[in-house]
Amino acid sequence: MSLIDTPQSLTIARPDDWHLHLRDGAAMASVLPHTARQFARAIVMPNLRPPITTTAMAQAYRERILAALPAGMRFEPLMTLYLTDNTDPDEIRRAKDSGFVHAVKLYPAGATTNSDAGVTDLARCHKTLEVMQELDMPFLVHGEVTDQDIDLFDREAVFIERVMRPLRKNFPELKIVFEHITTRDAAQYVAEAEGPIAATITAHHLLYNRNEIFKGGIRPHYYCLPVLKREEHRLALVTAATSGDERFFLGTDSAPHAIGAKETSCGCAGCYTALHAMELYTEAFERAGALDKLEAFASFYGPDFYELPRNTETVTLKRETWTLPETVPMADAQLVPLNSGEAINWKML
Ligand SMILES: NC(=O)N[C@@H](CC(=O)O)C(=O)O
Ligand SMILES: [Zn+2]
Ligand SMILES: [Zn+2]
Repeated sequence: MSLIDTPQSLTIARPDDWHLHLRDGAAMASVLPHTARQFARAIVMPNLRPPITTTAMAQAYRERILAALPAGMRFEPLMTLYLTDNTDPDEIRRAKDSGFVHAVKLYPAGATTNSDAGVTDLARCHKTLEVMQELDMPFLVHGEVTDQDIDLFDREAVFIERVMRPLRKNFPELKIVFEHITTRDAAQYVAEAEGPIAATITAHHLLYNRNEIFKGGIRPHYYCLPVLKREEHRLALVTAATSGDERFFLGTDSAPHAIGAKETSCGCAGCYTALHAMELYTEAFERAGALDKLEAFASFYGPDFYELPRNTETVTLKRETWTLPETVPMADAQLVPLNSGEAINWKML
């Protein structure tokens, strides 16, 4: 094999994470340096308790993040608002004027972690969505129906028919990000859709299918929402991510939960990848023979969609085997990163 086939290092423009959970308080202070080491900016999810529903709350949260950033690290949190049935259209205007709120997030009520205050029916949000469309405020969508009669593995595909198509018909100019897509259905829908729509893809959905959750026993650290799907869906996501289509870009959905909240009889959904996200994406792109497509996916298409400047600094990933820690501290507890205790083949310098 030639050196060109197996590069020993890879230098790309500094990437950003377009879907991230930072939590708050001491937990946030523990996980923030991991992301700030890997990424220049991140779209910070608003699903706190209570959720970030106003520009004033987003401003205070942003200040807490910046205050927790270790000296010498540079990182820009891009804030989001959590849409509720009652979000005032004027709140969208305040958010737009702030300059630091970059999107509004849809959590269908009951779909995922801290979504109880989410939207029960998008029909209640028409005036607010109209203002978002008018002001070019991106709408980030957790795309799963919550109907318990729908099989868990079908909830994303059903969402496309029941929610996404009508939403885009009613608001054809609304900028939408279909977050953390997990199915061929979603990848195809986004690739073929007309108008301003994109999708984020996590590293874990590029690397694993649903077998991973049940390998030799139940493995809660591979449980996230939307849940990992069949191999055919993973392959479709890899094809989308490595296609060079600017509608698909990086969003880790790194979602820290303390070990006790994961390893229990009813564990929380979420995979923690902030520690080694770029290493995982590099591995996924290398396996697909598409290392040359990584930079645009990780560093160009996201800022282009959000109409933000691309980063001018670079980062280097080296081919080097290292072992992930079993746990990392989070506040006064521990957190188990995805792939804990396993060797990985790339290392971000
Ligand atoms: N992805 C997850 O499994 N969990 C996320 C919520 C989310 O993004 O749906 C979390 O906040 O823990
Ligand atoms: Zn989600
Ligand atoms: Zn998420």
